[in-house]
Amino acid sequence: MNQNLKLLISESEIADIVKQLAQQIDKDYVNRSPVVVGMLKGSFIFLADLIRQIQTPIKNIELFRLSSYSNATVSSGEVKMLMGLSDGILSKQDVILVEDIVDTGLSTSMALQLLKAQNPASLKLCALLDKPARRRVSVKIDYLGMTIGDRFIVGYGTDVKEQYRQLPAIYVLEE
Ligand SMILES: O=P(O)(O)OC[C@H]1O[C@H](OP(=O)(O)OP(=O)(O)O)[C@H](O)[C@@H]1O
Ligand code: HPA
Repeated sequence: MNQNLKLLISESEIADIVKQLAQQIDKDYVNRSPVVVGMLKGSFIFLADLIRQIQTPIKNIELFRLSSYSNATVSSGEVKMLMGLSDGILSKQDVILVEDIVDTGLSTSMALQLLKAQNPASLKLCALLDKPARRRVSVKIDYLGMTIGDRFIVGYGTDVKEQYRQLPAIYVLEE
């Protein structure tokens, strides 16, 4: 691939952000045991790091998969469910949805709707990155790592055409 990557958030900056998010979650979930739901694929590395920083006992970890950027750097606008959650698994639970990035907001808002339909006791959103410039639907982020500008990023689980997920830091893709 003939693409330039420019470092945006280093490994150590990511580690600091993840620790701070885990601390906020620990503070809010005293005497509660949340179910953490990761949205695949993008959040898998963030999720793995975040849960290892959370001290609060986690009741369950669930994963599901939506996709809207099949081969592009612009949202298709159509969010597809590729792997769902078991029925009722979130009922009466304190649920935290973990996202890598909220961009147009379409994926996250659909995910939140799907989770809400299971009647959780509470539902919060933790997102590593927020890109408000391209927002199409409003999304409330309860635990936010960092706001970024209108650039397409890759690394730390995020991809373009499935590439670069393995990079330990976050880069801006300059084509
Ligand atoms: O706010 P949006 O514009 O909806 O974009 C955010 C979503 O897009 C990416 O997922 P993608 O659909 O690329 O699937 P992936 O996680 O498998 O890469 C990312 O992981 C978020 O889930
Ligand atoms: O900037 C991005 N990078 C990778 N995946 C994404 N999904 C939405 N926005 C992005």
